Amino acid sequence: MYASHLANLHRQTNIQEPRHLEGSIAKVPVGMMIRQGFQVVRGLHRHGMKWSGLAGRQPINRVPVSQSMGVGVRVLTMSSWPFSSPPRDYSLPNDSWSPEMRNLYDHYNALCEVEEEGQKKRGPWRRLPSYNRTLKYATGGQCLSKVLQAKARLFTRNTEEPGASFEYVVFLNKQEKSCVCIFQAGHLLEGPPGHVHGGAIATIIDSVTGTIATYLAGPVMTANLNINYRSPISLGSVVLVRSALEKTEGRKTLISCQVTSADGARLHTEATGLFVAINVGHLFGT
Ligand SMILES: CCCCCCCCCCCCCCCC(=O)SCCNC(=O)CCNC(=O)[C@H](O)C(C)(C)COP(=O)(O)OP(=O)(O)OC[C@H]1O[C@@H](n2cnc3c(N)ncnc32)[C@H](O)[C@@H]1OP(=O)(O)O
Repeated sequence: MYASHLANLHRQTNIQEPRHLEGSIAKVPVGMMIRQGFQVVRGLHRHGMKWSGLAGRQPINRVPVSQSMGVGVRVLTMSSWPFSSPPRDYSLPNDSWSPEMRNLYDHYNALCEVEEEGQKKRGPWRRLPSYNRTLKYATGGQCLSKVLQAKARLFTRNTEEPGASFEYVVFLNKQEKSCVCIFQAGHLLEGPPGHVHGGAIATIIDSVTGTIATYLAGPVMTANLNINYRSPISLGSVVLVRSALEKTEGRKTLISCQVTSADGARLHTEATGLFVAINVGHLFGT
């Protein structure tokens, strides 16, 4: 129902645009955009839908989930729009990745689920796609940004220059309820000379812990981040950000996190994050 509502929305408003016009609002009257933005959010809210970027671009599929949270939410995954270009997945390798980053990516990629002779062999790891709008996780990367704050970009994906700021890819281990992020810190993230800014480290920790909390509990917001910086991270280096579920308690999900050197020998940062499950309407005052 929600999918057909969105498909109608797109047909009615003709909001499909070539990629280079992404972010443009010229074609859609502002009043209509606001109205439709609220319709989208109300739709999500009313149907108790939970976003699932993990499913990527798959047919619509609703299944009961989140027993751990004790709430009756359903997963919404959405088929790809037939009328737009493929979305950019920011967590795929690009030329700015160092050989070390590429090797680590290849290592975890080799441990991911694969399809052989038509059979899906489920490996414990799964690479998560990454987009430049959080809303795109609801659609497997397709663009809802025409209707809600068109110029907004996910903080960690807000530059088009590969390697300049956050280069990262997250692999999720469903069995262990943990994930590992391979993170290469670009030159725009300088804090102390030659080293990564503490706020940038907090940002990647928030993103990684927030991602696994979202996977486990649906839409959440960070309520508390507790960070201990143990040793500085050199600009341009590659580190591992490992996160795992510590516990869930009602609407609360507690996630632990360690940032280490790529070989695991040096601890850079330790953190915990508390995430509270929200209704999407919480973000829009409904
Ligand atoms: C499918 C997935 C694929 C992956 C797909 C990923 C997509 C995505 C990727 C990007 C990932 C980015 C991740 C960034 C995430 C942000 O950066 S979020 C932005 C920063 N955070 C905020 O702005 C939050 C601001 N705060 C708030 O809105 C509200 O305070 C909150 C957090 C929603 C909680 O408010 P509330 O809903 O009214 O809940 P409230 O009743 O106050 O508290 C509920 C419980 O939590 C406790 N609590 C609340 N706050 C605290 C606190 N600070 N300390 C301790 N306890 C607390 C309360 O004591 C209460 O406990 P109990 O009494 O139930 O035991």
